[in-house]
Amino acid sequence: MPHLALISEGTDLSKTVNVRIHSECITGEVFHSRKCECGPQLDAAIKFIHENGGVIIYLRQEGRNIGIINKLKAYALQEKGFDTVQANVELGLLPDARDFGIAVEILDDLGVTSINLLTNNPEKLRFIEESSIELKSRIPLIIEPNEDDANYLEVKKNYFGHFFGNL
Ligand SMILES: Nc1nc2c(ncn2[C@@H]2O[C@H](COP(=O)(O)OP(=O)(O)OP(=O)(O)O)[C@@H](O)[C@H]2O)c(=O)[nH]1
Ligand SMILES: [Zn+2]
Repeated sequence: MPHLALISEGTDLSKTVNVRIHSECITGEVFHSRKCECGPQLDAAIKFIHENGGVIIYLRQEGRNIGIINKLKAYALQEKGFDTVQANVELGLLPDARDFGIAVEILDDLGVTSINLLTNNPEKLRFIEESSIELKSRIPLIIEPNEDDANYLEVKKNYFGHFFGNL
């Protein structure tokens, strides 16, 4: 499936650009599942970029790139007590199968050379830092946990090392 780049009107791509690299989550974004915070994060990113200019790169990497069917299988395991990482591993899959290199290619293609990245994910920062694109700053994208996604967010923090403050 094709990846998409949404450019806010008036954005000067030759200056430092606000960028959100967002992976597809049909359960969260379309059906408003409360198991993750992807929907509210995308909404917050759209609001920020609408107000401040920038680009949303929407990567078709559903379920951290294991696909919707495997994600639903992982969800079934999570109902039995596996956490979000253990469920992927139980299915013989990587905890996170994404490659953010494609986002770097898209930015290169757009002629973007310097960005502020909206994320809490250190892996996304690593990809930019190892590329030719300058990472000017990280803009946190914190969504308050609810009772259904608290565990998912806990695993993000403890296993994937996501930032949950402004640091
Ligand atoms: N395999 C799997 N994927 C999940 C689960 N919950 C959410 N996801 C996927 O996780 C991805 C989250 O993507 P993003 O919001 O772009 O990124 P992030 O890694 O959360 O990092 P941020 O930039 O801080 O938001 C989406 O592709 C979701 O479909 C889960 O329980 N299992
Ligand atoms: Zn989600």
